[in-house]
Amino acid sequence: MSAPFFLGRVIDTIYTSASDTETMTASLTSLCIMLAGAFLCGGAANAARVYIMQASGQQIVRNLRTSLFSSILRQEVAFFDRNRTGELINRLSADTAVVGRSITDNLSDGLRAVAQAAAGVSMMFYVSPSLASFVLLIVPPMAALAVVYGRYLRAVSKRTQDALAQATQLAEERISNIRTVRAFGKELSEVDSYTRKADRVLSLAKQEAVMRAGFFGVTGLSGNLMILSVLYKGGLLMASQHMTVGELSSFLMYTFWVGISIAGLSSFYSELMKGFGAGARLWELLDRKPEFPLNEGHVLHPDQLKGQLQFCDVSFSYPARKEAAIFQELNLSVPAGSIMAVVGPSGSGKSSIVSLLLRLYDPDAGFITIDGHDIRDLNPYWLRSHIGTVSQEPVLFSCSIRENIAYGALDPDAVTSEDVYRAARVANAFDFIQAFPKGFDTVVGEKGVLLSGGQKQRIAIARALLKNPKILLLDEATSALDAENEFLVQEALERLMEGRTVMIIAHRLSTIKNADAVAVLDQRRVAECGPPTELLGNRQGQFRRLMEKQTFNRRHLNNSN
Ligand SMILES: Nc1ncnc2c1ncn2[C@@H]1O[C@H](COP(=O)(O)OP(=O)(O)OP(=O)(O)O)[C@@H](O)[C@H]1O
Repeated sequence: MSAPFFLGRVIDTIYTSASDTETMTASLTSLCIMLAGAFLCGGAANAARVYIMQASGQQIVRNLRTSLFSSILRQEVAFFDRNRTGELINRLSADTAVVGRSITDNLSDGLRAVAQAAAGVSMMFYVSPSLASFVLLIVPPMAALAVVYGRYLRAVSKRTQDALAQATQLAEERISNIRTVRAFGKELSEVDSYTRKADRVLSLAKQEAVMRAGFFGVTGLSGNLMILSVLYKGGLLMASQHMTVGELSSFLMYTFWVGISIAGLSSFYSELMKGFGAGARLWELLDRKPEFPLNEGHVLHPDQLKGQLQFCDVSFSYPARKEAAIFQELNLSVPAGSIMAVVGPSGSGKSSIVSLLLRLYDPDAGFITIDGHDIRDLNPYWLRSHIGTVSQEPVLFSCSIRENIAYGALDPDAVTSEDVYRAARVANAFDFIQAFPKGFDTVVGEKGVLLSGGQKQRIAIARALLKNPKILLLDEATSALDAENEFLVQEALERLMEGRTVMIIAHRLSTIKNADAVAVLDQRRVAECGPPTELLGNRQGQFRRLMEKQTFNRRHLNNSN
């Protein structure tokens, strides 16, 4: 910052003491030493600034990402019905990156530009107040232009990030379902769809580029006008002996300096506005309070938990489709330690029963109890820790089989290899896992794609066994497994069900016949409920008719009669 000032002094020293070589050399030497010192301090300060800003900026981005991820995972399930995965991923990666860039790369350069401009302007006033006042007349119109430009850029940036989120959503969905895309031969049309989304991003980026080009053109022009006015007005002041040649040189250098700082400031301002635009959705997500808490409420002592389930006058519709009632005053009671098979036509709400018990959604009216306690009064985290689930299409994570099984435990780190092996043995999974070259360390691929349906189910059963829940919610697979797999899965399920309260969405007559009771869902309520043999005996009953309709069970039905 002091360089132009000293340079001005050097020029004046040479100018005024040109006749006295000795004095000139001494003054020149001391001035140059001071100048070298100033350069050294400037360099060190610059390096420190870059490091501090980069490191703290990256820390901010990391904190932003982890807070956002935590906020997303805490949201209620209905939130994920409305917000698509790809869009959320985009917020987490691209939006945080833009905000991060506006902090890391930009803020340090921006602050430097602000400091340089402020110091430059002060020095201009110090060297020549009248010339400085004249030159800086250009600032107010420039500031007004910057405000208009900033608003526009913020809006465009928000739209760009939204368009990018849509493109990411499409890419994420198609890549994760590549088998379906391939089976339908839709690669080329999917590329076209993605290109259209990418074109939308491009068109917004071009709008931004036009605005940016205009703004930078105007700021560049105004910088040059400043220099021109310094030359003109400064020349006049020098001619009238109100300024020395050294002062004019210093002033000119400060003007250059301020001009460069203003260019830096424009870029800083642009990036900052982009950051604000991209950040708008981030702040919304970060501030969003989930509709129900994750870890608040009443906790029962494990010995108190018997596992009796009751649905009392439950009415329910999904938040995303409020107009379509799924249940209306549904009543159902499952005694502790019994097996209740739930059957019903497709879409009658069998899976919705499971979602309500897990408290993924709350009923609109009525209530659900466990051992007489309304589940809304219980701590959801505690509640879910006592409920095990095995779904039709069990979801495994892209890590080792060992980690997937241990995922069921409340504290996976405390699970020993022996615990995992024991669960795998009971689930009839041990032998096939051991047959893999890497055994329990085999990585199963995204969503477990490297395993067969029966293998995935047995791993999911082992995972549920490790959880050792009091209540078990099972969704029996509709797709037929081969005879051997079928037997192994069935045997594992029977072992898993022992000593627990079980609600099973049943598709096989063998499962239904082994249940203590069957609930038939139809027309938004329980149409029939009772022991399976009793219901099967009633030829006019809903259950009997449903079983007769299900062709895949007809063979069993005939055999059973
Ligand atoms: N998240 C959701 N948002 C809105 N509607 C939903 C949602 N999940 C399910 N539904 C609707 O709720 C109804 C009941 O669905 P559910 O999955 O509980 O039926 P189901 O009896 O298990 O069907 P299936 O036997 O075919 O699996 C269906 O009409 C379905 O379209």
